[in-house]
Amino acid sequence: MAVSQQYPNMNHKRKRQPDKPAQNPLQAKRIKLLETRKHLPIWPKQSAIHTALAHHDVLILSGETGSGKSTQIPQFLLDQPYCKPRKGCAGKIAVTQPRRVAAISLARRVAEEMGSPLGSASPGSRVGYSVRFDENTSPGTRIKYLTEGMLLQEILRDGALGEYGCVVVDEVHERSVNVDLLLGFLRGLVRGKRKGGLKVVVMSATAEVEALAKFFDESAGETEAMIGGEGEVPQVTDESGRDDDEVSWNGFEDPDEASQGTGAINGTHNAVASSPTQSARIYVEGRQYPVTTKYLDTPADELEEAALQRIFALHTKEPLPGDILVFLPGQDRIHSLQTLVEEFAQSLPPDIPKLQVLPLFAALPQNQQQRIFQPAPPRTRKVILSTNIAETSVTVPGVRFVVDTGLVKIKQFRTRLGLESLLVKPISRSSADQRQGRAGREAPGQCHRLYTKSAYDALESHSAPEILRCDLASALLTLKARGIADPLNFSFLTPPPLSALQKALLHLLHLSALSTTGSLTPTGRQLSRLPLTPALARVVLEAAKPSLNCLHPIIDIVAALSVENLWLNPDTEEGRERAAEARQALMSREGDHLTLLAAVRGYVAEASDRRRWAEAHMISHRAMQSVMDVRKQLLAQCQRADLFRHQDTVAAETTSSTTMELSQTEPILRSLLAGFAAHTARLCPDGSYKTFVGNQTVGIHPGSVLQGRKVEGIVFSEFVYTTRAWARNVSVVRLGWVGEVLG
Ligand SMILES: Nc1ncnc2c1ncn2[C@@H]1O[C@H](COP(=O)(O)OP(=O)(O)OP(=O)(O)O)[C@@H](O)[C@H]1O
Repeated sequence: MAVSQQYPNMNHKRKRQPDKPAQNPLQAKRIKLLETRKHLPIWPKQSAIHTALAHHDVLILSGETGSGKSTQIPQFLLDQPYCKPRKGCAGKIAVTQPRRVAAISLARRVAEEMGSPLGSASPGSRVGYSVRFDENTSPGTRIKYLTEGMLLQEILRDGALGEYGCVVVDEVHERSVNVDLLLGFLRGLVRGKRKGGLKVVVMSATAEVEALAKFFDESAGETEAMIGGEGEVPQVTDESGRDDDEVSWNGFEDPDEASQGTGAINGTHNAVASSPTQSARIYVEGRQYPVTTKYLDTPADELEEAALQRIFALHTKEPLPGDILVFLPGQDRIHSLQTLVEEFAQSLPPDIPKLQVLPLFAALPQNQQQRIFQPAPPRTRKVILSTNIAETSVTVPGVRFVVDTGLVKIKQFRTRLGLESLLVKPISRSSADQRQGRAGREAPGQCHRLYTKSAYDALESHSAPEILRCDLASALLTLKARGIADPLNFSFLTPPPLSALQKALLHLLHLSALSTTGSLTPTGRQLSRLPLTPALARVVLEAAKPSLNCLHPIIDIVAALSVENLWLNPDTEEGRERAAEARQALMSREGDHLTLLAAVRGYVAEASDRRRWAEAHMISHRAMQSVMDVRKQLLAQCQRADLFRHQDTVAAETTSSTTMELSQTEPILRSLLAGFAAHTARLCPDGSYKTFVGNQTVGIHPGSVLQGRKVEGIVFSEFVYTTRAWARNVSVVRLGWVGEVLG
């Protein structure tokens, strides 16, 4: 199809100003990028995509990395009838991403390609994004890139997603819990024939096409609930009648009630039989530039050493431009490789270009994450050391070389023990291909796999869906809060084991999020609106009670718990002694939570040089910056949820840690107990600790300030397995308090 046919608005502008496009930098860039776009493998597929969606509600689109799916599909669909505003539907396009770094960078790129300002920069901007704590859209936004979690949040406000004419679910192969939940909701909407119709495009480089098609097409004689069908799109209101984004509710007081109205999603009342909607499938062949893949002949003994060697081989042999993107299994490995590369770079002769090392991991503050997209200074090569957050969807300009360690760090939840382990595991072949796909996006590239070809062949083809290996409490709360009366019968693409679902339901019951009949309580509803795990959200709610009045310190503690590696861990005995000394003033006899509070308070109180303060206390300044970010956002969320109503604000920012400890220790510890009652243990005569629930033996983690101490009872916010079961982030509690909570 001719470009003029597809972008009438664009041509209209060009006709009016035939000689002047270069005067407007946005338009000049758009015209330049249009030429690049036309060479993308997906470009010739436009009419096939239009035809498919004209006849089907669901399109499953697979294609190679870099073929143009994430950036082009929304632009192809923009002028289609289903993306026009109409009654009951604003006709916008939502494009979901597993991670915020991808959502932001894609929105920026697509805005450039469309010659539009980004987000709130102008009321007329047509492209925006929405990630946790950062909504950057305008009244004119037509295409919105957002994380899966944010779209789930929108479902909470409007179960029919009336804002959108089309939802594009990208990178489905990552199979995060959130994407699985979204697919279930979208399936319900499409099959329930939402008023005004809804188109769904499911995309991935390596989608499990058959499984997805079966999921959307299978009728099995079941009934689908009406979602905003026949009637109106469910009202956006909240109990207090406030028009507030974060706290608005879709109008259901409780799921049982919800299932009797038109807004029910999976309820049995008012359900209508739907005709099966067959999905369409399109495969986009080819990628724009070739990538040469190299393997090791023999397995590497030492991973960082192998990565270091490869980085320097590339740096000394390959001409500029050509940045290097290295995939590593976690923040700790990133930091140690960063130190090695920076040390090594010092020894380079002056005629070799410089190196700029940039880390990238989820806990890094957003502004620091975005640095990877800036061009390197002259005569400098960027080396980006990343976890798998740069694995999908992102194009890092300048990258020609990928170095892949073949490892990833994942969380694995053991349902029976309620225990989480962080494991470093080999990636799947599909992940390896995604990593490889980050090269060859602007020019031919190379991928250096730090493992052998036979190791690659032996990898699992796909990563196991997260829903099979995570704590399901958050997922269940998400479902319950969105009107799913019976989550056990929700349409899961991969149903999790029944035992895991039951355990999560029980956990929600203990948190008072559910009643004994399984319906969502007002507390559960409040928990679902906070961007925290149900347990931490419960701690926050408890702290907001007038009787405890300790919301400010609890927010500080929760923010500090949100980052990994706040405390620097020296690897020499002497360094460790120095660290212990440096932290002495912050340590609380009550345990890690109050110690974290003292650290946050000390940092906040430092007026002159916070970096120096952090260094002097052997605290990571970067981690503390993230804590400040989360703290600010949590404060805003709690304010919006009106949780400060009963708080004594004098106690807030100004109180020093010492005064705070004396006056608020008990309320803080009692608040923690409300969320972590199941994570409590008592001291046994043999000196070990045994959990109250499950009678598990648990050790106090070596990193805890309580290590080696014998106290009558402990509460811990993390239960992890490494060499054995450890309680991490531990505080002292009285047995009487535990008894009160556990009954
Ligand atoms: N920020 C950017 N800077 C430069 N080029 C970009 C940028 N984003 C996209 N591109 C170009 O557009 C091409 C298509 O990117 P797109 O993300 O749409 O592909 P994709 O098929 O979704 O790939 P993947 O599945 O690997 O994310 C890239 O290969 C690159 O050439």
